[in-house]
Amino acid sequence: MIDGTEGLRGNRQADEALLDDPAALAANDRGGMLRATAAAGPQIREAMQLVAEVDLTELGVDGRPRAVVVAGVGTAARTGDILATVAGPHCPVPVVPHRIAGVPGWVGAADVVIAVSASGRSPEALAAAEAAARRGARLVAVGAPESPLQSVAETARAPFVAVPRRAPARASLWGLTVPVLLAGRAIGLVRVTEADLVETATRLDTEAEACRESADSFVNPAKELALNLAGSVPVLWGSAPLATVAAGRFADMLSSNARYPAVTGGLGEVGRGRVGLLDGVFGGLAEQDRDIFADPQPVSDLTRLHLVVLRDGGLGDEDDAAGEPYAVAEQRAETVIAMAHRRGVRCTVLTAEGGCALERLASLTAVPDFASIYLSLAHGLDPMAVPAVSELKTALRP
Ligand SMILES: O=P(O)(O)OC[C@H]1O[C@@H](O)[C@@H](O)[C@@H](O)[C@@H]1O
Repeated sequence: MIDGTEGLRGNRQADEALLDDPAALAANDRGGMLRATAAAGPQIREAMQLVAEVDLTELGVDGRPRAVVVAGVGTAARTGDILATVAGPHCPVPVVPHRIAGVPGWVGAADVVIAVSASGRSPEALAAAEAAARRGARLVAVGAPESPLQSVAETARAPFVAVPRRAPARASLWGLTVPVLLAGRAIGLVRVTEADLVETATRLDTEAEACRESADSFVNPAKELALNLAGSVPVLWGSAPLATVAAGRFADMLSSNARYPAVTGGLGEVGRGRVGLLDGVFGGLAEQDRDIFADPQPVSDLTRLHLVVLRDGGLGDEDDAAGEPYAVAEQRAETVIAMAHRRGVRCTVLTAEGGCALERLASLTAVPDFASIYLSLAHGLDPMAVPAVSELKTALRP
């Protein structure tokens, strides 16, 4: 008898019928994760307004900082990865995502700390904001209104962007990301325009429409991806830095929403080791008996990999002075996809679209976000409630 079985509901096998049955979708998605995820575009527009009400200019008044620390955990921390990646290899100062309580030992008056917490309550973000204030670092905080994080920011006389909490943190990525990026802009790290944000919001609206629950599996890219991943071990590899951030985000969503394991990474690094998975017991060895031209579906019930390559070919305006050229990354992606095909390992390719880094990121996160929810729902799980997270929090409560 396993104790703590609250989360052990749902079906071992994914059931496609559950995805095209409105009553089943409503019954399993009790908390409304699909609805919350479809609000990504509106979150961006709302966050733009919220930031406009806060004076961030003081972040830049003392000139360029020595470093920027983005402190928080989970989705809040992912905003630091996004800032670092959108700032790109030409960024004049280090952007350091920090996922544990407090701030790194070297942080002092020359640095900026951006403390992020959707609830405004995570001990990690709170400890970071307090430490930043103590050490005289420039601080900005992002999180729920009327929260402990707001109190810490106010006590420190630091700007606070109050992002209303309407969904779990992981469904609030865009509402948290916009203030972090605009804080980065105030410091002179990123060139994000209002038009970039508006276009990103429009992209997210369009993707949400395509992934809506009333669109059946054969026309819905997220339901299709969910069903492709069902029963497999997802392997999520990004071709370039922005795509690798999207791969990490996808892994977060698969584990919390669908409770699936995932292997994730950037192809540059993966190519030196993890690419070996393609040859292993869950890779080519599991596919040996499959005629890859005749059998779109697995012929046996062996657990197998499903490779998802997230590709970003860049905007074509980068010079080669910093970072890896996109042409090299693209060639590596082509080669790995061909290697997967030769081994019979099933592979899905998602390709970034859009005219700015942020929109390209959105184009790589939107369908995967929905797919993770549909995968959960196909197994009869509630994507919103993650009992293991609650159980752990309860067990560790002082
Ligand atoms: O953003 P806050 O509220 O600090 O939460 C940080 C993280 O907490 C965890 O327990 C989960 O709920 C994550 O989804 C979340 O991103």
